[in-house]
Parts: sequence; C-alpha cells; structure tokens
Amino acid sequence: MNLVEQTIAGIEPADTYFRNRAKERLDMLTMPHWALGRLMDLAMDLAGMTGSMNPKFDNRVIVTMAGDHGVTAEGVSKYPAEVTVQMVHNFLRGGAGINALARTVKADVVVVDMGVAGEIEGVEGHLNFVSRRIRPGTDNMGVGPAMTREEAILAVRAGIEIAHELSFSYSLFGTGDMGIGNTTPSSAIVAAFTGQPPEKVTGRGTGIEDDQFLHKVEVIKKILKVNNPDPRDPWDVLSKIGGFEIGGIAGLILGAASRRKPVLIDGFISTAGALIAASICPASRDYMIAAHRSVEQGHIIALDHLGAKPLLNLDMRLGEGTGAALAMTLVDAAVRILTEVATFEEASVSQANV
Ligand SMILES: O=C(O)c1ccc[n+]([C@@H]2O[C@H](COP(=O)([O-])O)[C@@H](O)[C@H]2O)c1
Ligand SMILES: Cc1cc2nc[nH]c2cc1C
Repeated sequence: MNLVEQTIAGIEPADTYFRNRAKERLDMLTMPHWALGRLMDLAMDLAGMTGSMNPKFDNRVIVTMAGDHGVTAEGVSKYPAEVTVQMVHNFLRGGAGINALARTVKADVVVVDMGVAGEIEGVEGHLNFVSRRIRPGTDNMGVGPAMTREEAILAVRAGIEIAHELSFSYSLFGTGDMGIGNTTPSSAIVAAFTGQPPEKVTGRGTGIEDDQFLHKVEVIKKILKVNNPDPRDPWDVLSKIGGFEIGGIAGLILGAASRRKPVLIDGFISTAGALIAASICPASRDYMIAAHRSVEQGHIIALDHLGAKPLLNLDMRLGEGTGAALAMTLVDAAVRILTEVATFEEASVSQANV
C-alpha cells in the first residue's frame, strides 16, 4: 500500500462512545438544556474525534500552504502574482495577518512552499518553513490541465507527510493558504463537485470590481469546458482545476484525520481542499471543523456540500489560516465547557419542571 492508501485506511470514524458520553454530560450541565448551543455541539464533536472526555489542545499549529497559479495569466486577480512569494517572506518575518492572529491564540505558524513561483530567501534553518515545492506554479487551467495526475498525488502526499510529522508535536491543526489567483481554482472545484453554475460560486477574491468579476466567471466557465473534470474522481478534479497548495491542504486534512487530530478548515480555498479530501476519503469529514464563513459567495455552498456549518461569520476574506486561528478560541471554550462546568447533581441545582 502507498502512503495515500495507507492514510485513507487509517482514518476511523469519530468515536461514538466518547461522543455519546460527552453528550450525556453536556445534557446535565447547570444551564437550561443545551443553552451554549453550537459550542456544545463542538464539545461533543471534539470528544468523538479525540476519543477523550478531556482533550488537550495546548499545542496548536496553523499550516499555511503557498502556491502559484498559471491561471493568473487570464486576469482573474486584483493583485500581481509576485505577491505570493512576497507574502511568504512576510509570514516568515511574523508580519502578516495570520501571524498576529496565531499569536492571539498561541498557535505556531508553519509555512509550506508547495509551488511558489519566486525564490524564497533566508529560510535556511528557519524552523517554521517547509519546502515541498512541486514546481514554480501550475499551468494555466484556462487552456489545459493545471498539473499532471502524478503532481496532484505528490501534493496530497506532501500534505499527509507534514501532518504526520507535526502530529508528534501538535494536537490541533488549522489549515491556511496563500496564492494569488487561487479563488479561481477554488470556485472551479466547488462548481465541479456541487454542480452549481460558475456565477453562483464565484466571488471577488482579493477585491475585483464588477467588470473583472464578470470576466472571472467567464474564465471559470472556460476552465470547466476545456478540462471537463470528473467529480467522481478527486485526482482528476485536483490535477485539472486545482492548485499545489490546495492539494497540500487536502493531504494535511487526511493526515490529521488519520491521527485523530481535529482540523479547523479556514476559508474558501481551504474548503476547496476539504472537498478534495472528503472525496478521497469521506470519513475524513468527521475531523473537519468549519472555522468561519468567508465573504466568497461560493463558500457556504461548498460547506453545505460537506455538511459543515461554519462557527464564525466576521466578513473575512483573507485566507492564510486567519479564520482557523480565531476559531481555536472556540475550541478552547468548548473544552472548558465539557470539563469545567458542573452538572445539576454535582452543584445541587434543581432541574427543570416536568
Ligand atoms: O480564505 C478565503 O476565503 C479567501 C477569500 C478571498 C481571497 N483570499 C486570499 O486571496 C488570494 C486569492 O485571491 P485572488 O483574487 O487572487 O484569487 C489568496 O492568497 C487567498 O488566500 C482568501
Ligand atoms: C497583500 C495580500 C495578502 C494576502 N494574504 C492572503 N492573500 C493575500 C492577497 C494579498 C494581495
């Protein structure tokens, strides 16, 4: 068996015994029944994922996968492609949005070069940088496949290997992405898996105006026509209309799931990666937590398709792992509710009238 097959075989569904035990306790907490709503759902899910009534998430990491996209040649982004490599340097200096939010929640940030176009300098000995560069950017999916099937497998494999290595040090994962142009493949992936038309799953990415938005929708239509991806085959979808960082994110999710580690799925691009992961191994969905709802209009459609409900809705559209980082606070809160709140019996509080 190769690594991908082995990883898929190693993903077990969430533990129903611990999920039920958590539910029994949460049902009895000193508050009107289920009064902390989705936080209680989250607590139950975390118990099921980890097989524990007291999961520890002290060591947490955001893995920000970076890659470039040949499809930027079609004029789909507001920013030039060189921003990808420039932002990787910014991440490594600690000056990006994700660095500030990761510090807020005491998470480390690991930056992965999955296929950035420019040279990344000054990273020798940098503990938070991993190079798994497939090649400097995908091909233009507006005229043919973004990458080969072999490259798609390599990208997913890299993500799995990174998750496995980080699993020794971290108990909670968050996904992140950086790649100018990557909302275009993400929209194409969402269209391919959900069958929704491009106009419904395309957004403004970095902030394009109306004219460019209409052009982007046309480009996505062309991408789907030229490539005709088979939604029953995740490798076909990833290779034809994906990205190196999107494959890396899919692999990261699969690798974390195989180690029973919860993974906070960041925004639109991360969710495209999650769709690939769920298509490769449906059981991996048990370990995904949708961190937030991005401004991208296709995001909620993608989350619905996954059967996931986003925790936060803060009008964010940055990516990088920023939503995943913020949602770690809610994971902490959910664990405290499960472990620190007294039951009616423990606190001698009268229960509801029947
Ligand atoms: O995560 C999101 O929901 C999200 C929504 C819009 C844009 N982004 C970020 O913006 C970049 C892609 O935007 P674009 O317009 O170049 O396709 C990429 O670096 C993403 O991390 C991210
Ligand atoms: C500056 C900048 C930072 C980003 N971070 C994620 N996507 C981004 C896109 C741009 C343009």
